[in-house]
Amino acid sequence: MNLESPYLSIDMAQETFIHKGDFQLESKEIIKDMQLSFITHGQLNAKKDNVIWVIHALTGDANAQEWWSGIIGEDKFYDPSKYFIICANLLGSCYGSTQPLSENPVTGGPYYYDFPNLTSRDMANALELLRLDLGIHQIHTLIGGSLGGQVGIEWAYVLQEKVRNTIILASNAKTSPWTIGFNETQRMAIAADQTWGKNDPDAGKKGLEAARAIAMLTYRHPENLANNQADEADKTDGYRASSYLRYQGQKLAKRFNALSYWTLTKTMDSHDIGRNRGGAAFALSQIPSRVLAIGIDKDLLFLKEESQFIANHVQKGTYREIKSSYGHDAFLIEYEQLKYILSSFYLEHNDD
Ligand SMILES: CC(=O)SCCNC(=O)CCNC(=O)[C@H](O)C(C)(C)COP(=O)(O)OP(=O)(O)OC[C@H]1O[C@@H](n2cnc3c(N)ncnc32)[C@H](O)[C@@H]1OP(=O)(O)O
Ligand SMILES: N[C@@H](CCO)C(=O)O
Repeated sequence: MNLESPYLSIDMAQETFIHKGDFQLESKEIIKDMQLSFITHGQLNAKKDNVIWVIHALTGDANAQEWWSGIIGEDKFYDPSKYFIICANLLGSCYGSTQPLSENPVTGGPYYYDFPNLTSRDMANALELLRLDLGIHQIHTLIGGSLGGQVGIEWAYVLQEKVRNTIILASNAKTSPWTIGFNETQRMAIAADQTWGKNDPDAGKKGLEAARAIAMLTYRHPENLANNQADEADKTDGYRASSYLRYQGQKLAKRFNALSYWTLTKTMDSHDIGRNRGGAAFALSQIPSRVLAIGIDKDLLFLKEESQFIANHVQKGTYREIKSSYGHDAFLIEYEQLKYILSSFYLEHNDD
């Protein structure tokens, strides 16, 4: 596929990119015929300089207009009538890209537990292949949060001058032991499910529910639960916080699989932009694009200091902060603050 394809005249399109042949991972393992599902909104302009590339978080998908509805869409901050907006489902995720339930060419059945470990660098390299295939030479803005921010900062390193603005929300340059610890507790919950280890697409489903419940506590701040899940006086059981977390667990388990969740949390653990590049600070200093790092004051998972670290070490860094008792998930929720931060950033740099 290339930019002369007829589908580009359509405002919104879902496509699948297949990289025929070998895709070599950082581990040297190979994924054959690697596949990425992606969605585009809008059209590339004549100067081919209006590309907004969005990278989703841990359980997101390519439909950025849906999960970031306050930021992307007609009359929204990133409007497809002005920009060519693209978002691809990350490699390893279960929304159309190659993942543990995809066919393993060696066995002819799903990979299941033989799916290789992926790094954020592998995910960035996969996006780079898609960019080349689409013939996109210049990215106006690359934007992603959390795991999407980790892949984004990795890709900004690879893209060099091919990206003008890199916007990283609630993320970091190297995953902290704290975050690795939380991911491990979640994988322990999955592994404790007796179905885990079976070659079954539903393996680990109950464990995934528990994993999401644990994760939710890292995506929220105690203040948020105090505001939204407080009980009436004198209760001794049946708390709202309990049903809230159970509900959130069930909600994710209905739409996600435990194998992908395992893969993506392992990817997050191994994220380190400085690996074999002289450390995180040095690697960041090699990124020439403008970088806006947005932290969240009450993020308990990716601390705001981790965003500040990015802004302080890239060549052209800016740090801005969302104030929110939502905690980590604020980047998916606090649209008004986010729009203000984004518009000020483009204004400051006389960019549109
Ligand atoms: C195909 C796809 O869906 S993938 C794309 C969607 N997901 C993503 O991209 C991932 C990023 N998005 C997210 O993580 C989330 O959607 C967020 C952070 C944006 C918002 O989270 P939410 O779960 O909607 O918000 P919140 O924490 O307020 O919970 C509200 C839900 O909990 C339920 N709830 C609230 N309190 C309780 C309680 N005490 N007991 C039981 N349920 C409760 C609400 O009824 C509501 O249910 P609903 O989601 O079915 O409407
Ligand atoms: N709510 C986000 C959390 C990770 O940033 C998700 O489910 O992807």
